[in-house]
Amino acid sequence: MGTAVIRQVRASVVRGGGADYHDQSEGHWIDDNISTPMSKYPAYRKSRQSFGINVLGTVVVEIETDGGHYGFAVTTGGEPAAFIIERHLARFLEGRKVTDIELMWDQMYNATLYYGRRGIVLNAISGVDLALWDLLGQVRQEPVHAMIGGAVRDEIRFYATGARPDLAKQMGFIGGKMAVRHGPAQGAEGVHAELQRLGEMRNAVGDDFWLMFDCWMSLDVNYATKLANAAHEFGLKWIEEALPPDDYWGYAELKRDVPRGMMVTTGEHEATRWGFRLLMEMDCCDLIQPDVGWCGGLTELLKISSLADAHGKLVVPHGSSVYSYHFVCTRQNSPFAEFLMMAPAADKVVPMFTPMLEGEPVPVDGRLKISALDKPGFGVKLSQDITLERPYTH
Ligand SMILES: C[C@H](O)[C@H](O)CC(=O)C(=O)O
Ligand SMILES: [Mg+2]
Repeated sequence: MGTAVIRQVRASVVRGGGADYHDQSEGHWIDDNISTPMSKYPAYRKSRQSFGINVLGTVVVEIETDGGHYGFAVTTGGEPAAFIIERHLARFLEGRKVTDIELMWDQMYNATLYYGRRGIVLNAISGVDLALWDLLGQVRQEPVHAMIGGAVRDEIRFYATGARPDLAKQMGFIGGKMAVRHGPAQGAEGVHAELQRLGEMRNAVGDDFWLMFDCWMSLDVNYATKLANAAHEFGLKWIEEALPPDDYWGYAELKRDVPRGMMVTTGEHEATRWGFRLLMEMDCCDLIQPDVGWCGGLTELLKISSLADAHGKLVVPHGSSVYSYHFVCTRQNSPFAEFLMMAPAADKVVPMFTPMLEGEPVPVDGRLKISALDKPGFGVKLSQDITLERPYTH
């Protein structure tokens, strides 16, 4: 095992399906009627596809060793990420031992600092990092969770993100998170409409089921503070990503002004230990939500998570299916996980990365037994039904 050496790195793109920033069919709840930073422009209000949420699509990273072992991962980033991986990052992997993950991460990050630090470059680094962990698991014949400390509980409990918390409750989830549909452009009427929907959901699910709002970076401090305070009456558990990710000052103000007991959450568009350090040192939130496919991969998420632990913050990663599950089950400060309802009407459980992965586990009755993750690497295969295109080679 110690001698397994990386022979080749490949980056491909695939269209259709995937999670929230990939290609979904028309009328999917995850694209339509969601408040976004573009909602102030009426022409871009109806659907997130109108301003190009799916423009990047998926990138698939595949890594092979000279001994025939194979690891892979999928994330967002499409063709630009494929270019960065093939033409820039691959050089830091090929010829290296599969165990040199920390060194490879450091070289990828430092070599791209002059144009990277966040966004697509970090998506690309994350995809490579996840593929490296999958590969190491294949070489060692061990699940990723076992390589990062082992599970601290027997099962993962999930809340669901989707348009139908009422149905999520029937499906056994512990809570439901809805995307808000209105923002500052709709003023008081917007707040009123959100409260009405929240109130209806509260009536449908009863007092004990968690309800949360996801604002996808679309509010301002004033609107978010009003919404959070008014929503307290309906037991809103948290207000998520209320502000643009660069507004650390706004988050700190919001956190000071929400009702006691309501959490402020954010971080799915933040990256690296340095970005999260800022969120924590400025006391911007109670719970952070890094996406392991965007924040720098699992190698970086482990560092972010330790930092969060020392600051008394919970870490509940954004989406990301198996890439999150292998992490969540190993951390005391990650007591539950998110499940993104990728069925167009959020009315049934379908694998989050449909149709990319084979063997992608899903919660049953809102839970996933850790034994479902006891397979080498991340425990999934690339589906035979998708068409990979490799736009660049090196
Ligand atoms: C539904 C949200 O706008 C987004 O696509 C998903 C998200 O932010 C989350 O799951 O959290
Ligand atoms: Mg979110």
